[in-house]
Amino acid sequence: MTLEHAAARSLDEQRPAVFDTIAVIGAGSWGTALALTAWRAGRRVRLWAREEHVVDAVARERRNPFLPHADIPEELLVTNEMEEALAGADLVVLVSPSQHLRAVAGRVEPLIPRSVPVVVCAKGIERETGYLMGEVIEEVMPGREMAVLSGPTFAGEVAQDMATGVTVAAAQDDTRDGFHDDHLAARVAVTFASESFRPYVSDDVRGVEIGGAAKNVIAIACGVAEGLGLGSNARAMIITRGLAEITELGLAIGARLETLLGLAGAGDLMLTCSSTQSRNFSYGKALGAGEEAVRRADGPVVEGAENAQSVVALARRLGVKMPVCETVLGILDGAPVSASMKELMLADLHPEAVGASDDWTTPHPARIELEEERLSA
Ligand SMILES: NC(=O)c1ccc[n+]([C@@H]2O[C@H](COP(=O)([O-])OP(=O)(O)OC[C@H]3O[C@@H](n4cnc5c(N)ncnc54)[C@H](O)[C@@H]3O)[C@@H](O)[C@H]2O)c1
Ligand SMILES: O=P(O)(O)OC[C@H](O)CO
Repeated sequence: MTLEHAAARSLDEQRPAVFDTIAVIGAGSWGTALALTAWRAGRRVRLWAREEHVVDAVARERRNPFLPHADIPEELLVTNEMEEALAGADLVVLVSPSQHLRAVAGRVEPLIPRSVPVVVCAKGIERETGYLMGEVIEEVMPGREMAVLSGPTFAGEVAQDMATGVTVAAAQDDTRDGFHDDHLAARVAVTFASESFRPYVSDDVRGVEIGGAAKNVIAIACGVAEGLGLGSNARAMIITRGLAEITELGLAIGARLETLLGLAGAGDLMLTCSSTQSRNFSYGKALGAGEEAVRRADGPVVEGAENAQSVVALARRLGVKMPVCETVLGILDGAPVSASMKELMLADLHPEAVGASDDWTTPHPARIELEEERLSA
C-alpha cells in the first residue's frame, strides 16, 4: 500500500488507542486551552502551572489570568507541583514558550517512565543552539517518542469550544508503509479530537515545526504594515511573500510542500497575520503605529520577537533569503519602522517563484532614482 492510500484510510477504521491521563505542562493560555480540549474529549487532565498565583486564582474562581474568560472545571487538576501533575500520566503535553522548553523538558524527563511520549506545542527555534523544538527534546529527552501539535489556534477560541483544526506530526518507522493505528500522531489525534477540535495526522515533524516558528515573525511584519496604515494590498503581499520565505526555508530543512501549505504552515500564517487576537500581529501593529510595544517576562509571550533572530540565523546559515523576516529583525533591533518597510518595497526585482531569485535580479528603478536624487542634492 502506498503512503497516500494508507493515509486516506480513516482513523475510525484503524481505531488507534487513546491516551487516558494527560499531563499538560505549562498553564499559559495555550496550555490551559489544550487542557480544556483534552478534558472535553473525555480525558483525565492535570495542568502544571509555573506561577503560584495561577493556581491560587483557579482555586478561588476557577479562572486562569492567562486565559481570563474560560471556566476551568473542578475535575481539571491545576497544580504547581510537577510530580503531582505528572503522576500516572500516559501522555505529557509540553506547552512552555519556545525559549523555555529546554528547561521545562529537563524537569519533566527524570519524573516520567521511558515509555511515556511527549507532545510539543511551543512554536519557535531555540536561540542559543538554532535547534527546532523537536531537536531540543531529542537532546533533553533522548530516545523518547515525540509528536508536535501546531496549527491556526487562538487559545481563546479553542477555550470557547469553537471549531479548530490542527496538525499533529510524529516520525514514521521507515520500514512500514502508511499510517498505522499505533502511530503516535494518530493516537494523539484521537485523544484530543472532539466535535469542535479536529486534528489531522502527519509524519512531517520538521514541516510542522518550521511553519509555526516562522509565521510569527511574518505576523509582526503584517502588524507593522497595519500600524503604518499601509492597507489590505500590503497585507496580502506580506502574507504571500512570507509564505514564499517559509516555503523556501522549510524545503531547505527537508520539510514537505504539502505541510507548508497545510494548517501548520499557510493556515497558521493566515490566522496570525490577520487578527488583533494575535499577540505577534498586535505587537507589530503597536510598533508600526509608533506606540509603546510592551513585552513583559511574566506576561503573554510574543514568539515572533523572541524568534526573529533564530529564524533569520537559520535562513542565513542555509543561504535562504528571507527579506520580510530580515526586516522584522532590523526593526526589533531599532531600525526606523517606516523606512525599513519602504526598503522592502524597493529591494531588487526578481521572479516570484520560490527559490528563483538567484536566477535573475535587477535593481529597483525607483531606488536608483532616489539614490541619484540624493547624490545630486
Ligand atoms: N496562545 C495561543 O493562542 C497559542 C496557540 C498555539 C500555540 N501557542 C504557543 O504555545 C506556547 C506557549 O504560549 P502561551 O500562549 O500558552 O503562553 P502565554 O503567553 O499565554 O503565557 C506565558 C507562559 O510563559 C510561561 N513562562 C514564563 N516564563 C517562563 C520560564 N522562565 N520558564 C517556563 N515558562 C515560563 C508562563 O508560565 C506561561 O505559561 C508558545 O510557543 C506559543 O507560540 C500559543
Ligand atoms: O497570539 P499569537 O500571535 O502568539 O498566535 C497564537 C497562535 O500561534 C495562533 O495559531
